[in-house]
Amino acid sequence: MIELKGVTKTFGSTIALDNVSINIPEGKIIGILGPNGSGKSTLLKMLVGLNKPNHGNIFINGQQIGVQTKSFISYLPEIDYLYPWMTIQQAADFVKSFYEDWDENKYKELVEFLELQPSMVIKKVSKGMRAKAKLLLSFSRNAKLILLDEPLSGIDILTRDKIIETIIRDYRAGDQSILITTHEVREVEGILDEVIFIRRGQIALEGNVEELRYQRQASLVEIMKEVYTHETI
Ligand SMILES: Nc1ncnc2c1ncn2[C@@H]1O[C@H](COP(=O)(O)OP(=O)(O)OP(=O)(O)O)[C@@H](O)[C@H]1O
Repeated sequence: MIELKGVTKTFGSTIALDNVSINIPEGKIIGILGPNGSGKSTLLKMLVGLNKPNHGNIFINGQQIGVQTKSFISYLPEIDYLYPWMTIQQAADFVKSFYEDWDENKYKELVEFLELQPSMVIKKVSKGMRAKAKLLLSFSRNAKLILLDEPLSGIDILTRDKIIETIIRDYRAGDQSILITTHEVREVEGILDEVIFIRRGQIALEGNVEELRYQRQASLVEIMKEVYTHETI
């Protein structure tokens, strides 16, 4: 589904992604893991056209990044992007107006499931609630590809569990793909089909989680420690 061919992205003298070539299969939940600054967010941003490669090409379903690919991607950025003065309902109405695949029933169900209220004003709710509101907007669409950049970052354990439950709640395996960047490897280990470890802008290891665990007789956390032996995670 996603194909990167010799992709390099630099910011001045910093090489964020270094000649990356990879095929990311369709219909799976894929973890993009790695220490701070390894290039995870840069990779996701390139898939929605926020960052452009200096070299190389990216294809999604055989198409270059553009209006067509953006129509079936739901992207949850790491930053707090919601307008603080809006209510959750106003934020939802705003997002809804951009996308044909908005699913009002799903939105209503998720509001309940996430214990949110449409009348809540974004600036008045806690960080965890804002994280849940971002997730609500991303998952109220029937998008074919969902990109989640650090959805668990800085969130307490109970809210993290709720976010993970939401990710897998309506997930249509085989038909939908979810890419998730995170440092919370323990928490996501159970839901990942595939994993891509990034180290200093390069792919350090990738594969099917079950197979990697079986081959190495180790958990994903242990495999990660092995991959990044001399680095701070
Ligand atoms: N807009 C930018 N301008 C300058 N440098 C940038 C920019 N975006 C990313 N970088 C640099 O590119 C490298 C990769 O950054 P990126 O945000 O992709 O890492 P990451 O793996 O997502 O890190 P984290 O886990 O901390 O979010 C880092 O060295 C970062 O400082």
